[in-house]
Formats: sequence, C-alpha cells, structure tokens
Amino acid sequence: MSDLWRRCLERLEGDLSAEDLHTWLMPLQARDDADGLQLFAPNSYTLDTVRERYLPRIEAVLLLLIGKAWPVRLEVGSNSTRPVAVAKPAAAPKAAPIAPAAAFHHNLDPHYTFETFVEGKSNQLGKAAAMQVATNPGRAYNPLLLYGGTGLGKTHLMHAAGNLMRERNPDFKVMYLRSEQFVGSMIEALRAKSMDQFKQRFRSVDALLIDDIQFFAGKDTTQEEFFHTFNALFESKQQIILTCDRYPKEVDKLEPRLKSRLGWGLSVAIEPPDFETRAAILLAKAHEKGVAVDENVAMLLAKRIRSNVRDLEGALNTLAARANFYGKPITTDFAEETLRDLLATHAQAITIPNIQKITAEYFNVRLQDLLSKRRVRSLARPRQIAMTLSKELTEHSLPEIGEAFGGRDHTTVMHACKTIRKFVETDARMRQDWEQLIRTLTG
Ligand SMILES: Nc1ncnc2c1ncn2[C@@H]1O[C@H](COP(=O)(O)OP(=O)(O)OP(=O)(O)O)[C@@H](O)[C@H]1O
Repeated sequence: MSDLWRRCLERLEGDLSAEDLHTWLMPLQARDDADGLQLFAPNSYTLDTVRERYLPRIEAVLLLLIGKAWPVRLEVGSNSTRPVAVAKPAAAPKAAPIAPAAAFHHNLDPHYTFETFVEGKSNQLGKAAAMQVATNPGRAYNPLLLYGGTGLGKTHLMHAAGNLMRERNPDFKVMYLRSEQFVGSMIEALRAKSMDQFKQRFRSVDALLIDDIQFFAGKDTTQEEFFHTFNALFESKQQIILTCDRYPKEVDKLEPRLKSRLGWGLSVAIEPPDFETRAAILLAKAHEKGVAVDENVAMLLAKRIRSNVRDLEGALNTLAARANFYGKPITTDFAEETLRDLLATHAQAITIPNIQKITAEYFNVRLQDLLSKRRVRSLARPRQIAMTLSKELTEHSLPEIGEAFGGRDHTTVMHACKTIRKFVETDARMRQDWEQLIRTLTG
C-alpha cells in the first residue's frame, strides 16, 4: 500500500466512524508519486461520495503529514501497476515530519492560465488586477480579493495568477487552498498539538491563495488564526489572494477586524458574463477540448444558459459525450434535443411573474405595490429593476413588459432600462443588487 495513504488512513481513523472508514475509504487503492496522491475508487458512486464527503478531510490530513498542500486525484479504476489490498492501518501514528522548504510542491492547476481565460466586460477588472498582482506580488494589491457568484472564474483567475508568478520565478512558493482545507488542517493541527508547524507552514510561502473564504463565517478559531496568518504575510509583503462568493462586508459572522483587513488591498467583483462573452467562452472551451462546435451552437447555449460558466461548460461536456457516443456532429438540432431538459430548467425560472415575485421579495415590498401606479422611490426603483430584468432575461417585447407591469407604456420600460443600466455601471450598491437578483433568477 502507498505509505502516504496508509499514514493518511491512520490519521483519519481517529476522526471517522469505523463504518465510514470501511465503507468508503478502505476500498480505495492508492498510488503516490511526485505529482500527488492518486486514489482509485471501485465505482463512480464511491468516487462521488469520497469526493463530496471526505476529500477536504483527506487533503487536510495530507497537508499536515507532508507539510504542504498535496494534490489528490480521484478516478474510477484500480492501481493495476501496483495493486493494493488496503488493509486496516497499523496503529501508533508518528509525528509528521515537515518537508524541507526546498521540496516545495505547488498545487496549481496548470490549465487555469490567463491565456485560457476569456476576457469580457464582466471580468476585465478582475483579470487585470490578477495579472498586476502576478507580475508584482506583494506590492501591487495586497490582498487581492475576487468576489462574485459561483462558477464565474474566480478560481481560474486565482490559479492563473499563481501560475504566472511561478512562470516568472520558478522558485516562488505559491500555496493554493480551499478554505475548508485551511479549516480542516487547523483542526488536525489542534488535535495533534502541532500548531507551531501549522503556523510556520502557512507563513513560509511567497503567496497564499485561499478560495471561498465565506466558509470561515462563524468559525471563530479559524478566523483568529487566519487573521494572524494574514498579518504575518502582509507585514512581510507576501502576496495574499482570496475569493469569496459575495462582498465580504456582506458575509454574516465574519469578524469586523477581518473584514477590515480584507479591505486593505483591492476587492474586485467578477460578474456574470454577458451573451457575447458566454459564446466566446464556449467556443474557447470547445477548442481546448477538441470538440467541434460551430457558432450557431455556441450562440444557442449562450442565449439559453445564463447562470454561470460552469453550467455552460457542463452543457458542452454533455453534448460532446453524447455526440461521441452516437457518432453525430453537434448541430443546433442535436444540441436542442440532447439538452432539452437542461434548457427547459434554465428557461423555467425566467418568466415575468417570477422576476416580479423575486424582485419584490428581494426589496421586501409587496408584489401588488410593485405592480401598482404608486411612484414613491422605495417602489419605483425595484419596479424599474424588475422591468429591466424582464427585458434582459426574457424574450418579451417592451410593450409586453409594460403590460405585465400594470399596463404601463413601452416608453416607461425603455426609460427604466436606460436608468438601471446606467446605475448598474456607476453605483456599486446597485450593481450588487442587480447581480444578486440575476444569480437568484438564473442560478
Ligand atoms: N472567462 C472565462 N474564460 C474561460 N473559462 C472560464 C471563464 N470563467 C469561468 N471559466 C471556467 O468556468 C469554470 C468555473 O470557474 P471557477 O471554478 O473559476 O469559478 P468560481 O467563480 O471559482 O466558482 P466557485 O465560487 O463555485 O468556486 C472553470 O472551468 C473555468 O475555467
């Protein structure tokens, strides 16, 4: 058995029930090499369960054992070159040796680069900031915080910055972690009474990249530790890049002093891409994967799947797999047919009544007031937003939208759209409301 995996199981033995360990982790076969630990699951069900429930735990233990984040690859199959029957691990875990600094292995995804990132209005600033930071780490903006909804490319940009730092200086130590890994590894360190090693590990890097820091919310000890790590890195001009699913000030149960630190550098919103950018991303992804997709198909998917890039990519993968299986080219008919259910789900939520209901709930006003003739500002602004959302997200014409909003004239809708678009560009608060509503409606 891979020695590393055996030690990992020994550690996990104390944390997981015997049943979980035997059902999910013991059946895995393992191989470790210079690139990381490869785990083979006997079937896809086991694989999904391990990925969802145990992967962060495994990664946290590996971090502690090896002294750095260590990539784990999961796949269905078996370790045929070195078959292993995973036996019950031997007892008596030993104190983990910390790897010497020279053996630092970064864990960045090499596919996530600036070259493979498609730029559009929605992510232009984020990309520029990430590039600045990568070419001038610790000095340009520290920390750099990228925030925005799920699947919009924050992780991609973060890795791209890390990859560029290493391209410019191969000795640069970049550590990437999801926030759950930070939490998990801290819990492990507390349990193993190895907090000094934990602190040292995070403070010895040149750049620390932590993804999805909203998971720190409510975890006071983690926040305390992260706060100290942050200060130490910041003072010695080591670069910090963070991502969050919303503007950190909006994250409940995040300590005020931490929120304030996050504001020391630059915070940039990554917004949902517009139609043209969605189509361009789709064509770029298809090209990357060697899938033949023409512009009509790209436009069809970009028009109908507005939620986020991950969903768009998922649709492309499904199409490619089916086309490959049936030996058919990917035409618009084939795409419509293959993705019928998926496209219907995306279309479903976006009706005018639904937009009205969700906008009213969001602004805490009554639906009947939103549709009424009352012109007080507290109603007029949400109404204008709902009208603009209806124009952007549905196929309805201006007169139809006016009609649906209590029989208003189409010029009123036109004026609303113009006003809101201008506001969204110039007013951060308005932009946030707008993005949040789009996420709710298309997510
Ligand atoms: N502008 C873009 N160009 C190319 N690929 C993109 C772009 N935006 C997103 N993607 C791709 O979409 C997928 C999801 O992106 P990513 O994981 O970076 O999202 P995220 O914002 O970090 O989401 P989450 O908050 O859920 O982690 C990735 O495969 C990424 O490469």
